[in-house]
Amino acid sequence: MAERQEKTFKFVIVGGGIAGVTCVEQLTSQIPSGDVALITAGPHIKAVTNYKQVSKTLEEFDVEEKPSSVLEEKFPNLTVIHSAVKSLHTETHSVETADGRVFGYEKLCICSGGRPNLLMKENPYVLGIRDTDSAQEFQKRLCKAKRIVVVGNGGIALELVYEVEGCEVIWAVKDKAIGNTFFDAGAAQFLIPSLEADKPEVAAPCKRTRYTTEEPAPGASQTFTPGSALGPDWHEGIALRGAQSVCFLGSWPVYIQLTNGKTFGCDFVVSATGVVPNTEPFLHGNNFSVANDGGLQVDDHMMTSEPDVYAAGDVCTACWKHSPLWQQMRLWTQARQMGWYAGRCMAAEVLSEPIELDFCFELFSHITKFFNYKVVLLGKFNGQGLGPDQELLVRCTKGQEYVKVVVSGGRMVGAVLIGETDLEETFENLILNQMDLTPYGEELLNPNIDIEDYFD
Ligand SMILES: Cc1cc2nc3c(=O)[nH]c(=O)nc-3n(C[C@H](O)[C@H](O)[C@H](O)COP(=O)(O)OP(=O)(O)OC[C@H]3O[C@@H](n4cnc5c(N)ncnc54)[C@H](O)[C@@H]3O)c2cc1C
Ligand SMILES: NC(=O)C1=CN([C@@H]2O[C@H](COP(=O)(O)OP(=O)(O)OC[C@H]3O[C@@H](n4cnc5c(N)ncnc54)[C@H](OP(=O)(O)O)[C@@H]3O)[C@@H](O)[C@H]2O)C=CC1
Repeated sequence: MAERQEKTFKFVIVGGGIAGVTCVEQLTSQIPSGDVALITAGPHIKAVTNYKQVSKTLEEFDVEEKPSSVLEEKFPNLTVIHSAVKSLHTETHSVETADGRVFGYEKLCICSGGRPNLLMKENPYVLGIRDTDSAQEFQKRLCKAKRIVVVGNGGIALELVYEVEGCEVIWAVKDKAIGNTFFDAGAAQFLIPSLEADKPEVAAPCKRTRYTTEEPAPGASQTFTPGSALGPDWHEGIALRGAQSVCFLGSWPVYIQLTNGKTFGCDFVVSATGVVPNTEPFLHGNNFSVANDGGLQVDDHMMTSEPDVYAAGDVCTACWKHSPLWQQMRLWTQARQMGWYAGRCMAAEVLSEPIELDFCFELFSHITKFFNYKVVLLGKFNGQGLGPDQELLVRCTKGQEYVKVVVSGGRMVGAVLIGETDLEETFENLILNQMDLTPYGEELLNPNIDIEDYFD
């Protein structure tokens, strides 16, 4: 192995997604003299643009796919290697790439993301959506499709059932309400009418969404070559339009049987059933501690259980003692924050500087858009882990806004804000300062009170 080693880098980062690229940016700016290698399987890298800190913890940004030369031009101490890592040898501190090259590292950060947790492996009629290639494949098949079945009830399913036009969409949901990873039943109820309504800009010409409420049948997967995950507004650049006319008789390319006993024929099935961390090439021959969700366990310095190996983004599982108001979700924002913090930790270690867990891990916060509504999630927005010790305050104006506050022991611990509520900053402050809100009771959500003045 040692003879074949081309070069030893001070830092090697694996993965050109948002976690890896942010880590590289952080490292190269903190230690401009240290040589850094970014090894990535895909031809492009993902870069954060138009970054905006909305409040103390809320952030918004766009994500652009760029050629890696953009990074190399910006950081002269960076070398980008386009090949997948095939194996990792933590004892010799080296990685081997698919094209047979071997590189040494002093510190390594694994940012290899995740892949779709496909329901039915190796079934050509079952698609997952993860990266540009899989989104293009989806679009290609959709334009010929008359009916698709979407399985799953998280972020991707929510986006698809709203965005797809000109094709019948059967949405197989095992829960009682839609969007279980983001919403409770109340918020789901608020959003449902948007599915039936015409979209604001272009009216959906032929959208028929049917709901089922049982689990899907087990089955088969699409082969996966890893590229960076898509992100905010991934569907905006591509037409998600089907073949329009529906043929109710005749045969379908594939049939899916659900646990409610119903069978549906369709052109293909989208398995929007979560992600599995991309750990395979790194595990063999090493001693990583792996979490129950399959992620590489990392501590509060983003270190795995192997010496000098860090991990960030979708591939890792945060195993430090979390702040009572934070939880990990495999999101764009957390990939950026973890990549940035991992870079800082690696630099701090080399420079022998102390470093504390970053403030962004104090409070969970996420801004996104579903069904064309702005959605802000804060803290324990669904009362995660609180048990019966929680009280919910809800304010809802149909078609306009849905505001839910989770209160525990008189303190605000979470919130869901749908629509242009303008409450995010005030609520974030109330959650962070853990003020006793008992005296305010339900007045907290009284629309006739300007809550900002109230707490000034
Ligand atoms: C359709 C879709 C929509 C989404 N929408 C949102 C959203 O609106 N908001 C949000 O917050 N999040 C969203 N997400 C989630 C978000 O995209 C991910 O959480 C985030 O991209 C994870 O970043 P990452 O850098 O950890 O991994 P990835 O972006 O998956 O990047 C992993 C990188 O590692 C490389 N790689 C993998 N294996 C190897 C290997 N063996 N050797 C070398 N390189 C390797 C890949 O090529 C890739 O460059 C969405 C995800 C999807 C799929
Ligand atoms: N706007 C945003 O913020 C967006 C974020 N994303 C992120 O991208 C990633 C991928 O999205 P997605 O695939 O939707 O993942 P999610 O984790 O959001 O949702 C997965 C869904 O699939 C369900 N599921 C899991 N296994 C099965 C099964 N065997 N049968 C039926 N249902 C199942 C889950 O239910 P259960 O929870 O009960 O297991 C859950 O409803 C996620 O990390 C997501 O957060 C994606 C799109 C938009």
